[in-house]
Amino acid sequence: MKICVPATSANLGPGFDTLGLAISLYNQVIIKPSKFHSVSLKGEGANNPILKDNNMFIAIFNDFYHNLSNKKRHFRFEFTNDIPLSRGLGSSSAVIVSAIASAYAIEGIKIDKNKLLNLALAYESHPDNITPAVMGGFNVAAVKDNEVKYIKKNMPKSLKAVVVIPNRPISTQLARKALPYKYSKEDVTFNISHSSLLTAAFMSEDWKMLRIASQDQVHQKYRMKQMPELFDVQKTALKSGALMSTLSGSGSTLFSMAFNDDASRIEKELKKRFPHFKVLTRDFNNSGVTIEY
Ligand SMILES: Nc1ncnc2c1ncn2[C@@H]1O[C@H](COP(=O)(O)OP(=O)(O)O)[C@@H](O)[C@H]1O
Ligand SMILES: N[C@@H](CCOP(=O)(O)O)C(=O)O
Repeated sequence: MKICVPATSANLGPGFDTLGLAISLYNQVIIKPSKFHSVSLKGEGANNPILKDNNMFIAIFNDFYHNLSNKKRHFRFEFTNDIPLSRGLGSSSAVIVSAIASAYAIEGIKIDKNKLLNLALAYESHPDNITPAVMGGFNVAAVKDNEVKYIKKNMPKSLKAVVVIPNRPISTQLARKALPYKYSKEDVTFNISHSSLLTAAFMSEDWKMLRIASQDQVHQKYRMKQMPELFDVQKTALKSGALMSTLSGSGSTLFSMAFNDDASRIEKELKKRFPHFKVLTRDFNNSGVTIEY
C-alpha cells in the first residue's frame, strides 16, 4: 500500500491560517505487513534522530490503527520524504494526513476526504495546510464547531511555484509564539481587504492582481526579521517577474508564483543571488493525498 501527500504553502501573504495551496513535492510511504516493526527513511530527515526514535507518523498511525483494528499486526514503513522539515512547506500536515489515511487504508476501510480532513484538524488546529494536503489545489478554509469549511479551486497548468528553501529551519510552534498578541484596527483592516482581494484574484484567475493583493501586515515582517535575507529573496523574486512572493507558512521557505514562461528565469536569478539556499520550481498539485492499495 502506498500513500503520497503533497507539500503545501499556507497563508499566501495576508490569509493567515486561512489560505493555502498544494505543490508537486511529495512525501511517500509504502507500508507492508511484516513479522517485526521496522522503518526505512530516505530523503529529507533521513539522518534526523527524531524521525528514527520518535516518529510523529508512527505515533499517529498507531493511535488510529489500534482504534480501527482488533488484530495485532506489525508493519514495515518505507518513507521517501521530499518535503523538508520545518521549512514552512507543511511537513507536519503531510505527516498527519498520510498517517491517518494509512491507518484506514491498511484496514481496507475507505475514508472520505472530508472525514480525513476533520480528523487531521485534531492534530493541527489551523486548516490552511491540512486542507490543500488532503484536497490539492488552492483552498480557502475556516473552522466552525471543529469542522473545516472550505472552498477549493484547481490551479491552472500555466503557473508554477518557485520556492527558495533556506538551510535553517523555523519551528511553526515557535514562529506562532513570535507574533503580537494584539493588532491595530489598521493592520486588521489591511489584512481583511488584501486577503479578500487575493481570494477573489485566485478565483477569477486575475493573476496580475496578486502582487498587490498578497501584501500582509500580520505575520511576515515579524517572522522574516529572524532571517533578514528573506526580504532580499522576496525583492529578487518580484523584480525577476514573480506574480507574488510570500513567506511560506511560518517560514523559512519563500514561496513565489510565476507564469510558466517566467519561472526558469526567476529560478536562475534566485540561484545566482542565494547560492547557499535550495531553489526549486514545481507545478501545483490538484489531487491532494492519494492512496494506492
Ligand atoms: N517526514 C516526517 N516524518 C515524521 N515527522 C515529521 C516529518 N516531517 C515533519 N515531521 C514532524 O513535524 C515537525 C515539523 O513541523 P513544523 O515545525 O510545523 O514544520 P512545517 O513548517 O514543515 O510543517 C518536525 O519537527 C517533526 O516532528
Ligand atoms: N498559518 C500557519 C501556517 C504554518 O505553516 P507551516 O508550513 O510553517 O507549518 C502559520 O502561519 O503559523
